[in-house]
Formats: sequence, C-alpha cells, structure tokens
Amino acid sequence: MWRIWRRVGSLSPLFSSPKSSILRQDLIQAPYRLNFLGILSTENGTPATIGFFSKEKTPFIAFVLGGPGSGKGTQCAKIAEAFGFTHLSAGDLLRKEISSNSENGAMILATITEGKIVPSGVTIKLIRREMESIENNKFLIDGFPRSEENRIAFERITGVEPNIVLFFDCPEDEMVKRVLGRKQGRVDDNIDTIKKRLKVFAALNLPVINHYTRRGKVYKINAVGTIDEVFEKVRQVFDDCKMIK
Ligand SMILES: Nc1ncnc2c1ncn2[C@@H]1O[C@H](COP(=O)(O)OP(=O)(O)O)[C@@H](O)[C@H]1O
Ligand SMILES: Nc1ccn([C@H]2C[C@H](O)[C@@H](COP(=O)(O)OP(=O)(O)O)O2)c(=O)n1
Ligand SMILES: [Mg+2]
Repeated sequence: MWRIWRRVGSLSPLFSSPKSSILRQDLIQAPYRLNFLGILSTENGTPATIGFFSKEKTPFIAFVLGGPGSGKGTQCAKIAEAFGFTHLSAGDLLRKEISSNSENGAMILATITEGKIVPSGVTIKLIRREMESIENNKFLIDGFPRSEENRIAFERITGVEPNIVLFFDCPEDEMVKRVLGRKQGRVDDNIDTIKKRLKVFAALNLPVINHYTRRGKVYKINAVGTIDEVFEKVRQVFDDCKMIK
C-alpha cells in the first residue's frame, strides 16, 4: 500500500521535503488487479488503496481540464516553467505507451482513435509511475480526470483530492480550429474524432468539473485570447494561491 497523504478533501500546507520520493513503492500491496471498471482492486475484489503519501510528503496537485484544443498543454508548459511544477500529461503518457509497444498499446490506440476514454486503472498506473520517479512536490496533471470514473478511481486509490482544478473554458469552434491547426501527427486530430471527443468532453468531463466546482476547487479561465493573455490569468491564480510554496 502507498501511505495515505491526508484525508480526501482537506487542504494542508505542502512541500516539506522536495528531495524525497513522494510515493512509497515498498508500501504497495500485492497482488492487485483491475476490476471491471478499470479500478485497481485486491484479489477478492475489494477496492485497493494502493497508495498513500505520508503527511510530510503530500504533494500539491493541480488537475488541468478543458476540452480538446483548449490550451491545457500549452499553458501547463508555461506554469511549469514559471512556478516549478512538473507537468504530467495523461494523453502524452498514453501515447508513449502506444509507441513503446506495451501490452496495453493496441487497446490505448483503438480507444484514442475512437475519441473514448482509456480505463482508469491503466492511466492511473502511468501517472503514479511518473510521480514516483520524479522528485518534485508540485504536479500539474493535464487531461485527467477525464470522467467521473477517472476521478473516483484516483481518489479511491490515492486517498486524496487535487488542491486546485484549472478549467480552460473555450468555445467549441475555437477548439476545433486549434486542434486542426495543431499538426502534431496525432491519430485523433481529425474532424471526425474531434466531434466525438467534444461529445465525450461534454458528457463525461463536465460532470467532473461540476463536482469540483461544488467542492470550491475550480478556477475557470476564459481560454480565448493569445497564449500570453491566457497565461496572465493563469499566473494570477498561482500568484494568489497561498498553498503553493
Ligand atoms: N491561446 C491560444 N490561442 C491560439 N492558439 C493556441 C492557444 N493556446 C494553444 N494554442 C494552440 O492550439 C493547439 C492546441 O493547444 P494545446 O495546448 O495542445 O491544447 P490541449 O492540450 O488543451 O488540447 C496548439 O497548436 C497550440 O499551439
Ligand atoms: N485521462 C485520460 C486522458 C486522455 N485520454 C485519451 C483520450 C483522449 O481523447 C486522448 C488525448 O488526450 P489529450 O489530453 O492528449 O488530448 P488534448 O490535449 O485534450 O487534445 O487520450 C484518456 O483516455 N484518459
Ligand atoms: Mg493536450
């Protein structure tokens, strides 16, 4: 088991030990497996709390959400640079799995091509692996959680909630224009898949944003404007966030 960092929902001071490994690999309980929801569970099927961060090692977590092309990745790069965060993009981690020919690669490729969401257990395992190997205590988790299933699995597995959630609010026609102009050779950056991703965003990701809005954690940012104009609004959030040391 990972050690629990702190109770879900609480906000606490952070970053006591920047050089320490945040997740304790030696505390992971085996064996565990994915249940039908893609949530990690023990062999008898009960949900497994596979991780917990000790109180002193609690990282600051910002979930970064918004529709496809809203500018999440672009803004995360700037936040990472300006505020010393580590940027973890769920989509990038999944694409890396595809190109490394891992056992889940074919399933991930098929899911992304369809504009659908990869089972939570797979994505959380990749995020966890990164958080374990990186010695930082400030993480931007970009493009995750993409669904209530993602969110619930993350909270159940880690025992924590994000400290804040950034939501880049962007009109659909602007998102379509940006994705079609992205030219990174992605299998999902075509008009058919974009339409599906926009539907999936509205159906599955907006409920996550609504949930965290009710929890008072969402900073909604108008994503229209130049990259620098948007970043000025983002900067204010981080400048004002007293929890970030
Ligand atoms: N404020 C902006 N105005 C115009 N284009 C933008 C802006 N922010 C990002 N872009 C461009 O739009 C595309 C999508 O941005 P990206 O950061 O990859 O979005 P996301 O990660 O939300 O899908 C990229 O080509 C990026 O350079
Ligand atoms: N939590 C996540 C994040 C991304 N994915 C899949 C499904 C998404 O359409 C693709 C691409 O995600 P990515 O965040 O890179 O996409 P955008 O930056 O929003 O354009 O990856 C997922 O299944 N689960
Ligand atoms: Mg992105």
